[in-house]
Amino acid sequence: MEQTIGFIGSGNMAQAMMGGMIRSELVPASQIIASARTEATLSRVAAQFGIQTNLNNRHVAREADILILAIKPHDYQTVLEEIKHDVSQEAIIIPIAPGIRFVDLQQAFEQEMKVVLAMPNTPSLIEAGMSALCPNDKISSHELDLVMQLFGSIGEVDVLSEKQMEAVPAISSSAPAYVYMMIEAMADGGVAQGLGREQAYRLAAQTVLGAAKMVLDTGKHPGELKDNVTSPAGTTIAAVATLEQSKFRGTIMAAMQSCTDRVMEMQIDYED
Ligand SMILES: NC(=O)C1=CN([C@@H]2O[C@H](COP(=O)(O)OP(=O)(O)OC[C@H]3O[C@@H](n4cnc5c(N)ncnc54)[C@H](O)[C@@H]3O)[C@@H](O)[C@H]2O)C=CC1
Ligand SMILES: O=C(O)[C@@H]1CCC=N1
Repeated sequence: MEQTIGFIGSGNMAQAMMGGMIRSELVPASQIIASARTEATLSRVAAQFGIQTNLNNRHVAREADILILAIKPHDYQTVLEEIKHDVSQEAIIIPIAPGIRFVDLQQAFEQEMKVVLAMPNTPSLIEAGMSALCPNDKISSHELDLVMQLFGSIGEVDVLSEKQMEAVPAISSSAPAYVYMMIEAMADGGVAQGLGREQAYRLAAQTVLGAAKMVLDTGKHPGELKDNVTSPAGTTIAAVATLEQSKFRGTIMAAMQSCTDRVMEMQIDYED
């Protein structure tokens, strides 16, 4: 890819994305430029990834053909105000924060720019990400292909409507956190029953990976795959019964609703 990729913000998500893009060899490190709040962060990412860095957001905004806004939601308004005269009309702007909508970019730039809303996740670092994208009307099909190729270099990509984007943090961007919690809980359960700590993490994590691959690769309903593990009067059904008593599935659905409620709370209401 020939385009210069700019990152405003060089934290966890930016590092996962730039790391994945470089590893996949789609984008050479020399074509990535990033800013951050502190020189210490920039020295770290320059040393780790070999990318260009600059403390000045406006410089990064001017250089980038594709500009990824990898700052926290509450920093968006300040940063957009800062860079609004530096982004070319031809550049593609990619916000990755929950609650950020096209209207926020329109308000900040006082005109419609080329924007693709994106919701990635941190497994992008190992090219196992899941990203949802939503282009605005200014994005041509060629430009959407380009952005899909970029996010495709770090994992899987789906294109959704702006409304559907609100549901994505709950199911794929925030969701690695709950899966890590489950792996940690399974490992604790293993340790409680006498396994070594490292061995318990390995058994739990490989099992989560394998189960996820079974859903994706066989196309079978997760309930059918669960039934295939569950022998009459066996060990698995004993565990399943306890999970159901503890509202395992209902708890996950309720947690996801809390996540999406938070997305909605973060949206700016311009009626105020
Ligand atoms: N971490 C995750 O799993 C995911 C995060 N996101 C979104 O990505 C965005 C970034 O999140 P993280 O990387 O986790 O946060 P982080 O706190 O790790 O990184 C934020 C970065 O922004 C920089 N920054 C803050 N103010 C700045 C400014 N005025 N100018 C330039 N840089 C500035 C900080 O120096 C830091 O490098 C957030 O909007 C988050 O909601 C989206 C999907 C998943
Ligand atoms: O917790 C957050 O706000 C960000 C958005 C999705 C994952 N992390």
